Amino acid sequence: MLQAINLHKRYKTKEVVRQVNMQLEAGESIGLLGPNGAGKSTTISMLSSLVMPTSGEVIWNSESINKNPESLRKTLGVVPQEIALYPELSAKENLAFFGRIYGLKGSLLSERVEETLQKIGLSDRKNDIVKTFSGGMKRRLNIGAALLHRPSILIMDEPTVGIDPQSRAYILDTVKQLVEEGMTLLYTSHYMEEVELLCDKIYIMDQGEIIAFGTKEQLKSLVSNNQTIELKGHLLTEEFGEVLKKQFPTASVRYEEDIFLVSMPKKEEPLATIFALAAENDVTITSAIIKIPSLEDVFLHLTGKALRD
Ligand SMILES: Nc1ncnc2c1ncn2[C@@H]1O[C@H](COP(=O)(O)OP(=O)(O)OP(=O)(O)O)[C@@H](O)[C@H]1O
Repeated sequence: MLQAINLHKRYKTKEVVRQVNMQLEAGESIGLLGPNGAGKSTTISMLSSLVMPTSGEVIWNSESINKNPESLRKTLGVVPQEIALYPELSAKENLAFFGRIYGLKGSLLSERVEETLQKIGLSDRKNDIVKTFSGGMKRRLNIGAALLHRPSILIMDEPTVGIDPQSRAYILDTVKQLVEEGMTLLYTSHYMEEVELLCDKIYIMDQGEIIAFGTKEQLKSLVSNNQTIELKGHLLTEEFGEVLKKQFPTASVRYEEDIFLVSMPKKEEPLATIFALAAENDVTITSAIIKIPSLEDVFLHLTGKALRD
């Protein structure tokens, strides 16, 4: 129903989106996963007719959106990354403002504002002015602003960035419920666990290009011949990473806070060798766990770098 065909976007000499093909069918929930700067926001801005592609086309119900962007905009709810609210107005007044932009008025507008406040869990704070809200509450209201006209497709650009864990959980629950009620969703994130939770199909994007697409299971099967060993201990340094790479030339090594992750083909049986190399290099390993593949591993496998670099 919504389709991107060979989208490219160039800013001056820099091509920030290249050859993007995507398809979104009614009722599907699609994730667009990629690190910061991958080109996710630019892609969804083109899909929502907010940014013109340098070349390529967006097709909505068999018609190019260039011809009739209004028909698409009426059915889309777009939640931008930046919060766009009036801090001096109450939650209710903010929603009423956005509702009027969508052409709602009178009792229908009041009804939709109440319905939306309920959906985003802010009914009890509806008369408070927004500048008194926490970051998470502002995000919820930002999501509400995109729901007032009851869109059939919701496009969300990293809606949980920079908020506390409790608000994040609340937002994820709300989005999950919307999907269960039949909302078609396009959700961008650099948190693979959010995309895993909410989305049936996932596009992985890096450096302006879609590098993989499939269900979680299909994507994970790309790395099923791989294993990731999670090491904790003392003096697990880059030098030790180099020692491991020398011993296991097919391995890739990365850090996540104090955890050291080594990925390599399953056919290797590396633990005894890793412990021996650790002893030789005065490294103490306190725990070693072989992990089940995640989308993070898929990304590492495809690009050679961590999703959260
Ligand atoms: N208006 C613009 N002019 C010039 N460069 C731009 C513009 N908009 C985006 N870019 C560049 O395009 C690249 C992709 O940006 P985009 O915001 O689409 O990525 P993203 O995956 O959404 O990342 P983030 O999560 O950081 O927003 C970045 O290098 C960015 O600096």
